[in-house]
Amino acid sequence: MASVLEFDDVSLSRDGAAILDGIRWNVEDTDRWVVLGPNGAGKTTLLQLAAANLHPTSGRVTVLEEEIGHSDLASLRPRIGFASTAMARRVPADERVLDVVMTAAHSVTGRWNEEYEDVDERRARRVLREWHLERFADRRFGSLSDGEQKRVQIARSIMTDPELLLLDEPAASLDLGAREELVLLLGSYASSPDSPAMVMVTHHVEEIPAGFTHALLLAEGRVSAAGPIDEVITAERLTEAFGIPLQVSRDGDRFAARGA
Ligand SMILES: Nc1ncnc2c1ncn2[C@@H]1O[C@H](COP(=O)(O)OP(=O)(O)OP(=O)(O)O)[C@@H](O)[C@H]1O
Repeated sequence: MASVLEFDDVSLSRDGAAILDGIRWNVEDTDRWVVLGPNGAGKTTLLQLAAANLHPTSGRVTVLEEEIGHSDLASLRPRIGFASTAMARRVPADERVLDVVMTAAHSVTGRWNEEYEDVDERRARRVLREWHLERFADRRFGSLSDGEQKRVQIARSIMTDPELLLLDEPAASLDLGAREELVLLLGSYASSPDSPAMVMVTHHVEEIPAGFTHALLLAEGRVSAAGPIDEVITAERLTEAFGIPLQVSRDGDRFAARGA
């Protein structure tokens, strides 16, 4: 096992207020982590640090054995896949779906004058097929449903064959059918030993796919609990992190939570 992500006493402040405070967290290459916590707990900020898009105010963040602030980000970025709504907003609505995925090879959104090789197109088409998107290859990104767009974002994020995959609320705003399709696809991807280490932020335990191995609960910028998923996704831990009494159940690989 190799370490892909290491947070060593990491804090991040804005305008004098601590958004993240004293985070210690390690992700190994075979891990699939889910990050949960109340609104404003700092989940997206944590993911932005893991993506090397932010620097900590204090402490050390090491991504794929490169310490942020002491390494060449241009060579690190293609090794990290990142799917988020913020990234999707940068994609031009009239961009062809095949190009949305293929442009990841050059870390750009919006095809311009970059040179693409046959191998890039073949890989983009394969990734689209794996995420049940091949019939949309020539459609405009803006014409897809929310669920289809979410799958395109993930397809794009794995186009470069990353060593670390970061997903920020991939199932947010999806209807039940689209959510289940995505959670099942993510479950089979997460269960494959060939897939990269994964970190997924979500608001709902129902969205945790099969194959996820660890969970981190954030509350007010601090780690409330972190470790193997069975030890963390419990009524006691979630009640503490969310500040209201909760019940948790598990059916096979899937979790559910409700007020107690
Ligand atoms: N640039 C900034 N300047 C000031 N405060 C910020 C900045 N970025 C984030 N924050 C604050 O930091 C806190 C954590 O934000 P973050 O988006 O990381 O939380 P989150 O857990 O992802 O929230 P949500 O679940 O609502 O998406 C919030 O209170 C937010 O308002």
